[in-house]
Amino acid sequence: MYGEAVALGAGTVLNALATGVGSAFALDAETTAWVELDDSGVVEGAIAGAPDGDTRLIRRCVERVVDRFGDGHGGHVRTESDVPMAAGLKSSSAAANATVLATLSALDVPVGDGADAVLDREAACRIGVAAARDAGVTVTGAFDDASASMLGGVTVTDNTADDLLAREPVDWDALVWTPAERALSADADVARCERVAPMADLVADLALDGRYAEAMTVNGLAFSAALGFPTDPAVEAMPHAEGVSLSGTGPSVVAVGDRDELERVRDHWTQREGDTWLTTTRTDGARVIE
Ligand SMILES: Nc1ncnc2c1ncn2[C@@H]1O[C@H](COP(=O)(O)OP(=O)(O)O)[C@@H](O)[C@H]1O
Ligand SMILES: O=C(O)C1=C[C@@H](OP(=O)(O)O)[C@@H](O)[C@H](O)C1
Repeated sequence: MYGEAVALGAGTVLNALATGVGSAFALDAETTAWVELDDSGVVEGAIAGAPDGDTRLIRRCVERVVDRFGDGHGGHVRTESDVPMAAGLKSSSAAANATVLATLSALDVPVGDGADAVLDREAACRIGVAAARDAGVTVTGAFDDASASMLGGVTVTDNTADDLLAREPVDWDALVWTPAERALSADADVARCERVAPMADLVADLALDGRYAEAMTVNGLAFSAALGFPTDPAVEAMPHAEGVSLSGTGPSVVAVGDRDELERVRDHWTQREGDTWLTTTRTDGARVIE
């Protein structure tokens, strides 16, 4: 009983830590999960390149799928990822979505919009969100990030009700800067984020109006200030990018817009320590590998 699936990392339009409403867009950065189920009743996990990595999330994803669709199975889950962990680029959502889809595949449960499908990808995504809450790796459940990773494009969600408010395909080039430091979402200063709630409401209005790029720039200024991250990378990008923001609870910064213009931003950002890379948005989302 074997399954394999891929899900995507994402960047932030609106951080949900202020009001519970959030927005994110899928990036071309993939996490793959391999799941092998057996009759042991115990789930073990491993993360490629991180022998001491916290596997609670992916083990809990397997357990939740097995509880609903399996028969007391245990087994083994392993992930391998292009998405740096705890850098604001939604590694947890990508790992959860890939693991949920791989486990469903191992149990031969069809997912999607087809006539034989038992659940659609949005429902599969909610299983990963529940597992993230169980594992304590999230503040709001992060349905914003999880839905972007699972469905592709940009999504706007209300994480207090796991409600999908909007979803649109977006076709942008994106520039990502990831410094070496790491910031676990679960350790974020939520009270500081709540202080910028009026700005978060404005960002939500802009996003629901389809003005995603401007929305993310306002988000970046507000949440960089709230969480104590520098705004210099955003100010360097603003003359060239359509939008730029601190992603999630940081420390990564993502700019979107025209490739030629983003290459000019790259000239600034590569002078900083850390990794800077050009990528694109993705509209296809997560998938099972048959
Ligand atoms: N590739 C992965 N495989 C398994 N678990 C992962 C993976 N990536 C992230 N996680 C889980 O998610 C946690 C990080 O979540 P979080 O702080 O929200 O970072 P991010 O913003 O990248 O989602 C990790 O401590 C780990 O529990
Ligand atoms: O844990 C959470 O509830 C969230 C964490 C943040 O993302 P990161 O995990 O990328 O820091 C934030 O952007 C998101 O809207 C909600």
